[in-house]
Amino acid sequence: MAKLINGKEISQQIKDELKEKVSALKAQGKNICLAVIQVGNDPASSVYVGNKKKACAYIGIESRAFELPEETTEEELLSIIKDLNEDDGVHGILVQLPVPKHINEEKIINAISPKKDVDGFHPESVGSLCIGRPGFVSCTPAGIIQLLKRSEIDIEGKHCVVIGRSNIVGKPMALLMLRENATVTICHSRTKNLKEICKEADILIVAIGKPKMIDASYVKDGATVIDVGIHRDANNKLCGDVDFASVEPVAGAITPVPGGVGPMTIAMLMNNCVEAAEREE
Ligand SMILES: Nc1nc(=O)c2c([nH]1)NC[C@@H]1CN(c3ccc(C(=O)N[C@@H](CCC(=O)O)C(=O)O)cc3)C=[N+]21
Ligand SMILES: [Mg+2]
Repeated sequence: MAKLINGKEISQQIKDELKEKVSALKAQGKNICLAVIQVGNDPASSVYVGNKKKACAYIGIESRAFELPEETTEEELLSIIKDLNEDDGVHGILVQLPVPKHINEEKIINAISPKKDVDGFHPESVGSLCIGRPGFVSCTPAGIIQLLKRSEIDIEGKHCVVIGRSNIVGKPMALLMLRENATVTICHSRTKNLKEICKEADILIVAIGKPKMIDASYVKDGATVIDVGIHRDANNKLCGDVDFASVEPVAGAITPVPGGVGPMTIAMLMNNCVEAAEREE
């Protein structure tokens, strides 16, 4: 029986800590503002964006919402970002991904000022993480570090296997685990012997994007398993990349979906907004 790593509870803790910080900042006359931009109305994006706005309201951060039509041009979006970069009243800028196909995602990410890059997606933010300088860290990997630390799971010296090498999750995750002195292996779609490598992990972080792909046969007895995936199964129920029912009996600790990594992503976004405002001086 694995210990359940409760992301909902831990994210609530973090939001309560931030709420106190924000009221202290307010008492000094400082109001924090996050600009949230959604282009089009993909239903999953609307859920996530809605959760972000709710978290802002709870903590006391102002959210300035931009709900732009699907047909918005790249130039229009870039022009809004430019205005927000120059607006001293705005501390963080978030463009919900994915953007429609006619808009170049990379151009959008590059346009956001690194000072306001609360997603941590800008090349300067990623570079800073890589060389150990201060900068914003991508929210999902940062949230996973908090999950581990606040669940008192040791990282130092452990073998951490990350499955997935995306710029927003896999790569920054590996860098963060390295910073915490883990021994890190990154696996991906071309990895040979995936199962054998996963079986050696003390901490297995799964971000492959395939529903319930990782079952008990990939997991060492007592390992910690972190599930980054989020999908809907045949019964329209949320599930992750990990087959929870299969893995839970062998793992030492495991995150559920929902209520695991997802809420932590939002808590860390809030954390980055507060940091952006604090760093301003
Ligand atoms: N610029 C940008 N920044 C992001 O951080 C970003 C993004 N684009 N695009 C999409 C991904 C995905 N993401 C999630 C946020 C919250 C939950 C979340 O709250 N999950 C809940 C369940 C939500 C539900 O009911 O569907 C949970 O796991 O318990 C999930 C996924 C942020 N992302
Ligand atoms: Mg994020």
